[in-house]
Amino acid sequence: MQQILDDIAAEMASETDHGKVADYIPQLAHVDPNQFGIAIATPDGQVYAAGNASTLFSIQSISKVFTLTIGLGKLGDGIWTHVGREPSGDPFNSITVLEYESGRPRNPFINAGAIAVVDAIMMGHEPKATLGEILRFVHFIADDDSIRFDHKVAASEMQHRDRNAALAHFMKSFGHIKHDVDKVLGVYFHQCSIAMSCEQLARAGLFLVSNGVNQHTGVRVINAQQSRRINSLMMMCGHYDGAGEFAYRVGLPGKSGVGGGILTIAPGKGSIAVWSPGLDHVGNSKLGLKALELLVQKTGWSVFSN
Ligand SMILES: NC(=O)CC[C@H](N)C(=O)O
Repeated sequence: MQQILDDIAAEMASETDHGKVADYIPQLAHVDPNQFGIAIATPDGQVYAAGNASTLFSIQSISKVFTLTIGLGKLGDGIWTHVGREPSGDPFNSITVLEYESGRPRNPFINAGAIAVVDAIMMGHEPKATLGEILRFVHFIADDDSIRFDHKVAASEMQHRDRNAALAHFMKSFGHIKHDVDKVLGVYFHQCSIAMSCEQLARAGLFLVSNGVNQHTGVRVINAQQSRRINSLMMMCGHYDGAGEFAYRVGLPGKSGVGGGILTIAPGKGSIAVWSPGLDHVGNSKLGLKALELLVQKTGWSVFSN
């Protein structure tokens, strides 16, 4: 496994087209695009890593997997009154389908859906309480209390919140958001700002590898059915309008973020985190996708083969 990761990191180092770093969040525009990291955590507790796998980056939309997990834990199937579970085929920040579907977001991984999940898990609490809950949850699943919000990134997003604010107000006009919009957005931007390394992120995904249990620590995070369902949603919706391409090239559940990270789950085998800040035209990590495609070729890991 270590050899495979070293080979992939070497191959990525020779790539010249890294894609384009997200600059609509000014704080992310400063990140050096010439970085690549990969880590795999396996159920026996091993972590294999190569490249810049211990460098912290903004997990952005990957956090939507964690808040969905919290939402499923708190509300069970009740979460589906707040958000749907169909792929959108649209960009992550699109508003179009929201109008056709009376303000109910299609799935928890597009921005509108993730904002609705935040509203659902707030349950009348102030942002601070919900943020504490989210961070504690991430500490718990990653087995690492050092993980923090990046307040500069969150503030940068709050300052440039117009598009996400439009989505939230639009949903609120249909009664799908209950709390004050700026409070909900404050929580949403902080969850997106969480800074993690590939190694930490790979560990955090382990519960989705083994039916809701982190086998190494023995801790159950969520029940087996919920774990399977989160993986299905990651497969169908985790890459927005690039989900078909990801399923075609990688064939595993995955969730991307505009910070350039991708968390990918190989059920029963391992939790894989890749990071390279340059994005493709739909906002998914360009080298991250390439690296995962190579990994699947080299390991045969895919939910579509055995
Ligand atoms: N795709 C993403 O990672 C988008 C998340 C980002 N925080 C936003 O709201 O625009």
